Amino acid sequence: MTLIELHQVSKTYRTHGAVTEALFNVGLKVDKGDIFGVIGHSGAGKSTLLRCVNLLERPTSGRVIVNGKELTALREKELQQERRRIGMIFQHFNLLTTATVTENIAFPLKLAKWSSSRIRARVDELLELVGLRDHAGKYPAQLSGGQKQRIGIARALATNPDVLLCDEATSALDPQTTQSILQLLLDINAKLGITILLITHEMHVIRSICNRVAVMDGGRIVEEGDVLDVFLKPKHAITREFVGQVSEWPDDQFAYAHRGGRLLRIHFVGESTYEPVLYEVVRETAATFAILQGTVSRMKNTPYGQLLIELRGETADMDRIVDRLRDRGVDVEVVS
Ligand SMILES: Nc1ncnc2c1ncn2[C@@H]1O[C@H](COP(=O)(O)OP(=O)(O)OP(=O)(O)O)[C@@H](O)[C@H]1O
Repeated sequence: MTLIELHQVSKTYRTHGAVTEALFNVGLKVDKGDIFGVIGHSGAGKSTLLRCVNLLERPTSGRVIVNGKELTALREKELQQERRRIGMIFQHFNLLTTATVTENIAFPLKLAKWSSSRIRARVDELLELVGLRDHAGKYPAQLSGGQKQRIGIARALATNPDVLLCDEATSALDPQTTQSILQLLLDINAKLGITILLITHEMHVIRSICNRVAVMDGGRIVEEGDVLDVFLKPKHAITREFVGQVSEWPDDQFAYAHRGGRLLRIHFVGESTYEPVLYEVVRETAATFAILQGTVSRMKNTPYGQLLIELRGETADMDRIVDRLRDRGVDVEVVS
């Protein structure tokens, strides 16, 4: 089921006579339960895109549909109602500095006119969910960046939204804290079934938690797909650059002296990563192989392995090995 749809969304900013076209005819579909990542360089239009989803920024043209409701067609009052079903967290947390953790989390519930007893019960649940029970009475300034983002997450989830929008939510955090916040987002997605749309300029964020990714450049989506597919077969130059950020392959991967064999780049995805597929297939022939490079990593919950090998043997045997590997579902690229 599609939860978020953008149809031909364009956004032009006009400030003091200057015109900036931030989005051009962007189309996007995010399914229920997705963790959908949008990646791009600074100025690509990611923030504008994200803010168009809850109409913090109104598109110049195009339609935005969330949960089957066309937000771009709603009146202000109905829009406010629908916005409660869309939570948002920010890079710099946007907390009320003069309010305690509890008061920050309770804030949207007060706006939604919940009774104080319901608010108390809900805030307790949220404190538990984000692991801040022991800090309820503290002020944001007394907490670390990671803890502040946890307050942001609890506040965003307070009204039980269906969608969580994340605007560079981990960019201000150190690597270890980033991992704990990403893990929390994964847990929330799994436990509450909440759909997450995030923007980032860091490919490791996409690799850690997203199942879908869109790559933006110059106000357009230039590539989109399942994270695994985009990682293993990036098409656009910008995508290849982002994938390169997290590649375990050194740049000089092809700088091996060629000894007359056949160089293969092999990707194993899923359970085949842990199976002796290569050994079994080569053993059926008189050929041998040398491993030149290899890694095993994880993309969200899917293991994947990459190997650079050199096959040595008769041409017919080497052809057969490539065919048999492909038969067994292994992705093989003949490099030379
Ligand atoms: N409120 C605004 N008024 C005028 N121009 C804007 C406004 N917001 C963004 N822009 C311009 O629109 C373009 C896209 O900006 P946007 O912030 O959406 O990109 P981004 O990919 O999120 O970049 P960053 O990661 O640096 O925030 C940029 O050229 C930016 O200068």
